[in-house]
Amino acid sequence: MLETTRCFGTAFTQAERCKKRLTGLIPPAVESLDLQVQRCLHRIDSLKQSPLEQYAYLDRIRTESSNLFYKLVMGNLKQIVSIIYTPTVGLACQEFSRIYTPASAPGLFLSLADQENLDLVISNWPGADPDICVMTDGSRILGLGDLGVNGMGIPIGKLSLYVAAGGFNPSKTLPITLDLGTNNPKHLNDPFYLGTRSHRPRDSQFYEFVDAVMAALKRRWPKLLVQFEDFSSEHAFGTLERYRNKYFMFNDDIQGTGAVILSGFINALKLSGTPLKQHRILFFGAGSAGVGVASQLMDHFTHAEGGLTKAQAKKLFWLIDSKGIVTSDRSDASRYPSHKKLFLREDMGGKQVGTLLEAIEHVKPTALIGLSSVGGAFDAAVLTRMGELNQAPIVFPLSNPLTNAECTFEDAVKHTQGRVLFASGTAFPGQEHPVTKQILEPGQGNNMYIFPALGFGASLAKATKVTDHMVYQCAVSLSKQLNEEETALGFLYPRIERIREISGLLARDVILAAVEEGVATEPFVTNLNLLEGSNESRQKKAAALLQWIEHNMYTPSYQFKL
Ligand SMILES: NC(=O)C1=CN([C@@H]2O[C@H](COP(=O)(O)OP(=O)(O)OC[C@H]3O[C@@H](n4cnc5c(N)ncnc54)[C@H](OP(=O)(O)O)[C@@H]3O)[C@@H](O)[C@H]2O)C=CC1
Ligand SMILES: CC(=O)C(=O)O
Ligand SMILES: [Mg+2]
Repeated sequence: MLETTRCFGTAFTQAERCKKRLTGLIPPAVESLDLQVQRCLHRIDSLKQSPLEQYAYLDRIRTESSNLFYKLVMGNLKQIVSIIYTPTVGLACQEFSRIYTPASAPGLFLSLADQENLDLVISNWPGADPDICVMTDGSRILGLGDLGVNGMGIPIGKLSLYVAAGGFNPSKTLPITLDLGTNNPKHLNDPFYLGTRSHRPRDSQFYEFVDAVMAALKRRWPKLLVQFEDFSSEHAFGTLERYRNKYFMFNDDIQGTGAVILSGFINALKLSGTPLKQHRILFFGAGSAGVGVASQLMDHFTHAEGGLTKAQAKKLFWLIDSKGIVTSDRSDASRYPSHKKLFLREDMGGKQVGTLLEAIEHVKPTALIGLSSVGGAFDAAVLTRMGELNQAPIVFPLSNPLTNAECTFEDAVKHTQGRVLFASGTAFPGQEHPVTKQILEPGQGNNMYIFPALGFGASLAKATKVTDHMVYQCAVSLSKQLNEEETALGFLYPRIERIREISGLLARDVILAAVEEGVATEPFVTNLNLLEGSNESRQKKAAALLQWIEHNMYTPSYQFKL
């Protein structure tokens, strides 16, 4: 992101102030970064009645001083993530056109009208050459629908996590929003809306434009990793298939979400005590995230560790969309988009199952995964039935932000008498176990555990592409990162506070996978010959790789040259 040209931070020593001609422009006290962080926390606390004010305050700190911002985020991850990311970022996106100030130059807006001049517009970017960009077209922002250019808050929030959790240098990150209009009348009629006031184009025009953007980005920055985020589901799948072998890119909602849920699911499987073959997994939501997760689970089940054939594995999945279970003989089956066809049930004998409760009765699921954006869909009856059917029901209400989560942790604990194996997209507070009175901590099944490390590892390795194997190894690696305490407490994911330490290990495994696939080109990595030699020597090389990764991670500090 843009480095501030003039920063009036109080960490400058008297000598630095003299040298930079800042004397008199900054209050006299010389303060450590830690003390400045304490001031920020105090301010954030005083704004607790207004999450949007908290967001705006943090956004100002981010644009004014990256060092202070990232010191604050990294030292207080759990608290700050809930403001700069889900849930508050959802509100910030909805209000983006109303809280925008000219001082914030958030990133690049590429409009359809600029299609012929993309090289010029991209060259206007005043920051350093980026290593990573997050790009959205605002068409499906979290579970909030089509927000048009107001979706810019998402690339900004994700990139903050690429820095804080992954280790990218903040000056090498670039948020991009494609301004392709919006089909949301609320924004089209809002006098403050900051995007082009037109409806979204037809598919052919969409792909022509995105093709032009991808080509122009590659011309300008050949090594740039482009993360696609929050595109409507057909375009999410369409762009992934179109670009995955041509450009250095991945789709976070399909692949990142698939990986993070696979990881939590691997740990939930162990805790459930039920053998894999006896699981029945019901997805509530069959969009980019639902099908992305189902595909990643399917790959794992048919992998050596899962040991199932494709046909056996497919039988474990049922997907529900807005019209019921996705079957081969539903009246609209001929119009299914291709991603839904991957998980068609062919054994329903024409039976139409509409409601979630009916589906639960039909499937008798061991696991219920919510990626529908329908807040509260897992109601008391659904949760109670999951508890009756299973000793340890797996319930993952993964939709974001909080208002769209399919259920709360409180309800999941209450209606299953504390037996639930739970993960949600947005964090919920801990709950007391109804019998033992122990405080139960919910898991956070959010792709933020994956994308920072996947991106950092892929970018450091200068991979030519992001392969499925790299994504899969990232997921498996995350599943192995629980420490003793977390394992004893039955966690599905490590504590979020450990994310930076874990990201280093995940990035190492992503790079190893890139080497296995022959797509890593960074000389330091290729010269290590990571796959050669005895076990002991390979372990030593992997340790050297980890050290190199950690050395390359950005950490906030003041460094002035006098
Ligand atoms: N935790 C995490 O890390 C992540 C969470 N998410 C969250 O997942 C949610 C979905 O994202 P995504 O898959 O990209 O969105 P999509 O719009 O692609 O998919 C939504 C799916 O939910 C279905 N649906 C909508 N309403 C209902 C209903 N009343 N009953 C049953 N199914 C319904 C839709 O059906 P139909 O196909 O018929 O329209 C569609 O299949 C979002 O809230 C997003 O925030 C996404 C990525 C990561
Ligand atoms: C987390 C995320 O990517 C989403 O909700 O879309
Ligand atoms: Mg997303």
